[in-house]
Amino acid sequence: MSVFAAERAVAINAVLQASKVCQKVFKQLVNNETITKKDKSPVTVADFSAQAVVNTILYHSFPNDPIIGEEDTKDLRVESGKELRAKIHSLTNSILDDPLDETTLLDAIDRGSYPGGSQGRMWTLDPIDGTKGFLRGEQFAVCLALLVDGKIQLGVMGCPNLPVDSKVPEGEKGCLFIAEKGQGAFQRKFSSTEETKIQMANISSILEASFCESVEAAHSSHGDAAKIASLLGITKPPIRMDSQCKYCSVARGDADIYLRLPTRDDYEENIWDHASGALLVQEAGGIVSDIYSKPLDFSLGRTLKSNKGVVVSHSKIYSQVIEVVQQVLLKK
Ligand SMILES: Nc1ncnc2c1ncn2[C@@H]1O[C@H](COP(=O)(O)O)[C@@H](O)[C@H]1OP(=O)(O)O
Ligand SMILES: [Mg+2]
Ligand SMILES: [Mg+2]
Ligand SMILES: [Mg+2]
Repeated sequence: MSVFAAERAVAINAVLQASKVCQKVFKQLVNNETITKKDKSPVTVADFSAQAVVNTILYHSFPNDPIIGEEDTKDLRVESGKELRAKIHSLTNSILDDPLDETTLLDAIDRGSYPGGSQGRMWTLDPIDGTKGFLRGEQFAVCLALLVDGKIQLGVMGCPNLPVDSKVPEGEKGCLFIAEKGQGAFQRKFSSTEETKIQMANISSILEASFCESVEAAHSSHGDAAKIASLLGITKPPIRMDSQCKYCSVARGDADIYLRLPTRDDYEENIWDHASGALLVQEAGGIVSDIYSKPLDFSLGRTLKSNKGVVVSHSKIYSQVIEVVQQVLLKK
């Protein structure tokens, strides 16, 4: 029985509303609505607005729950952010039932500043995971997860550009993925409330496996992945896509392995880039670890500071995969 039925329903609504924001913006997006953050990553009016929408909906139902969200309003509160701020304001109010004034809007975004940790309830949000994919009109995801005492209990992801059926890539798009710990993994279309249980593919041999990885070679080493695939005898070409849609694809059996292989020593993965996806895959029969085969530790703050990279596979082939990952990465 669901322990977090109320949270599940609120999270689904929040992710669907935020997905609507993103779809609306994409239709109107022009280049000057992208700003570059200190870490050189892009952020758009949609990232801010989606965070405002989710944080406002969460606050309405769970006012005491802290949120670890990716975005903050530093660049919006200054004079040069005035125009962007106004666009975010009108966009957010076009989605929410009750309009917010500008100060309340900025404060709603900044409710995502929680430092995280090992104690208590908290949500983690990536309002747009895969902003580069979003800007290209490719894959991106709105990702929300609930953590209790550092463990993921609930994950909801909205993937507006993901085909409902991967075998029909030009067919209907827009999928919602839902996982609650111990309750399985589910998919539904944006256009329906009917949920379907999903499972990883039951492959009989690793030779049949396919793997997915980032589009951006700066986020995951394509070269190391190719070496690993070749040593495992995998012949299918990698499936490249942005965002946690990779976790969703693996969870529903479109691919069998997801490799995220470090490209630099100093990068710490953010918890919002993995929390909902990791739970989804685990609930669909997969194993998620880092390259040292350590479980991802979400209890240490805003980043996975004790982990390096991510390795995801069906539990049946995990030991083979991690052995070769370590052979390639650790014995260089
Ligand atoms: N060097 C890096 N290694 C791994 N992930 C990164 C790196 N730089 C940025 N990212 C993050 O990867 C995520 C997208 O991953 P993917 O390639 O799977 O779509 C983004 O959330 C992005 O963070 P940010 O949101 O700060 O840009
Ligand atoms: Mg970003
Ligand atoms: Mg992200
Ligand atoms: Mg993001």
